[in-house]
Amino acid sequence: MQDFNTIINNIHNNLKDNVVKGVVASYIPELSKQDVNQFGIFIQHMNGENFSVGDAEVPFSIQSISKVLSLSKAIAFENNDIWKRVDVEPSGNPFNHLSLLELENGIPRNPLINAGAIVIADILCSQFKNPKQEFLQYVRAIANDQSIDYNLKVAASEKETGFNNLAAANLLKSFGNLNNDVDVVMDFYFHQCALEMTCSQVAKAFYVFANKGRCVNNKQHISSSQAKRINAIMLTCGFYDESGEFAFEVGLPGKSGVGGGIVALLPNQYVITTWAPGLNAKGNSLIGMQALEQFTTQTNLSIF
Ligand SMILES: NC(=O)CC[C@H](N)C(=O)O
Repeated sequence: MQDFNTIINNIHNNLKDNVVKGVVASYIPELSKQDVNQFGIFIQHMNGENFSVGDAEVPFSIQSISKVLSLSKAIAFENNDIWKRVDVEPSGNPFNHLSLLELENGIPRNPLINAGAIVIADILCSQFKNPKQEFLQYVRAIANDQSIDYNLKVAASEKETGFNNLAAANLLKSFGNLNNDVDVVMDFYFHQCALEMTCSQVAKAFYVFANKGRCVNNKQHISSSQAKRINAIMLTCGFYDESGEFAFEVGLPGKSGVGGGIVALLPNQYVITTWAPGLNAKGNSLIGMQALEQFTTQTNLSIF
């Protein structure tokens, strides 16, 4: 077993004083308050060990990382039916891009861009009686942590300025690809994105995808084939128009969020989360991507 502690400590040390750290998201006003110098890394190994450095226990806004968790619950409910409403192709476009949605008759390219995640949110609004509560319970269960919660200020902040997402939802509705009211679906979507978790909680939640659908408590939440498909979607679509670059540099299925978090995993081996709020031009954590590139290069532990 390699010395993960030394490796991540060295990476953290090398990158923490980088002068170029990227820019914190400001289109959600509450996120612009984040300190660009925060930086944490956490690894949950499947042999039970874990490794941590820096701000790995500081809660952050997981934003689009939540799209994988909502997707897994929608797949558990509806299995293959969801692919009638959302595709599985990389979009090659930014996460909030709209024109492709119109060209392609209201079928989003994949569930990890905003329009696709809004369709998934609609599925959960139909399946759950109390979507916000029951989704939170699901996330707490797979992460084995009852302390996880929504940050209501972030949810309200995104709602106030979420014009682009409302446009996506209205476009979906106009194409008949949204069954619930736009307001109901968007209220749920803004809350799911406003889940606040630490690097260690995110790594524990994503263990289910590295472990063939069984969570840290060994409970089966999705089938092994469903976990395999979710990993394929993360690999091809998890970083929007930087998904190719992430596969090229890091070589793991993963997902980013505009709160600056990134989670990535090597099936049957480990889950790694980084958090550094400064983003690059594509909306992915600048330091987080560099840290993960260095980690898989130094350990030679990627899927390729
Ligand atoms: N890339 C992201 O993390 C985007 C999520 C954000 N809540 C949005 O919908 O715009």
